[in-house]
Amino acid sequence: MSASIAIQVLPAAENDQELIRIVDEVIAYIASTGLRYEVGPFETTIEGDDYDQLMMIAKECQHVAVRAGAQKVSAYIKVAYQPEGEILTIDQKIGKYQNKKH
Ligand SMILES: Cc1ncc(C[n+]2csc(CCO)c2C)c(N)n1
Repeated sequence: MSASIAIQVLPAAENDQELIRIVDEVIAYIASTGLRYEVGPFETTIEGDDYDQLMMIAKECQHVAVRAGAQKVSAYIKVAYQPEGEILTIDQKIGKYQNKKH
């Protein structure tokens, strides 16, 4: 695995219900890419071996949010990229914490 990105899409929305609907559409788009992803309360992390594909997905997320009805959208994007070698994967980073809740 050579790259991962975390993307937090922040669409302008009238209310929480509208925000959830728009973010759900963005997450459905991310799911449709077939790449491994993990949804969190602030952002979704996606990993893959094609850095350019990941950046295109990050770009497309804004279009999806606007098509879903957002008049404007902001986003925070984080990148881990290691062209030679292996980044730490989602599972390596958080697998041990999953299903552990207070
Ligand atoms: C790309 C992306 N993934 C997750 C969130 C965080 N988030 C905000 S509202 C919500 C509920 C959706 O049903 C979630 C998970 C985000 N902002 N952008």
